[in-house]
Amino acid sequence: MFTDDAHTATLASWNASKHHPFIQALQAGTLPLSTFRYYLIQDHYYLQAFAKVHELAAQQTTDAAAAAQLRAGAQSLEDGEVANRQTFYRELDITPAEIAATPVAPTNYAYTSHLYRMLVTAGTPGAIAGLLPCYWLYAEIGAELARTGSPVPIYQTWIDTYTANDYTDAMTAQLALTNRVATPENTSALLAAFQKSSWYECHFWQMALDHETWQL
Ligand SMILES: Cc1ncc(C[n+]2csc(CCO)c2C)c(N)n1
Repeated sequence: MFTDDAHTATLASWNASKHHPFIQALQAGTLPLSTFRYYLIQDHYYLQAFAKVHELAAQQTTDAAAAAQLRAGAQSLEDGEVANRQTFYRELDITPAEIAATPVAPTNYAYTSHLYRMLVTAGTPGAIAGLLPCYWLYAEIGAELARTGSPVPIYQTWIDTYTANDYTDAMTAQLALTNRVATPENTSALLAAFQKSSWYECHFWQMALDHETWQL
């Protein structure tokens, strides 16, 4: 099955994400709030691009069931993560003005550009494979973090987002969709899309720790 092979091929970068200093600090409760704020503001941009790629992929495909699933994925994002984020923004005093005034960071720009690129070069199946690590890796990270939890309530709420049933249902549906659109002809393109997204996921944590900017 495509997703088994993809999981095996990305074990090293998934482990690097799971044990990334950002994740360790979030769990220990030592992650500076300024770093979490940075992550949330950048992730706002990411989530918008993520929803947009779902919508474009749904428009591009002639596979009605895939389009419906992509639109359901975008909806579950709105109902879950995006709704949760409003609470975070309020608690950390992140305003729409601050979000609008913050430039997208290089790694975030590259990751989201990769997702759009997959749509252009590998079609809807390529985009679906590129989007999958986002659902799946966060579910695995959430499940690991949930075992001990975080002493900081806002970090615990973040963890809870990725263990909620609605979220894991969306992830399971996305896994099934990816396997459905994978064919012997597109497997290597889909695997490359999945691997690059996995690499970017790991670098997204580092981007937040570094408060990465375009400054040279
Ligand atoms: C860089 C980055 N990667 C993955 C996620 C997690 N995520 C984003 S959309 C979505 C699907 C349904 O909510 C999931 C799990 C994130 N927030 N930021």
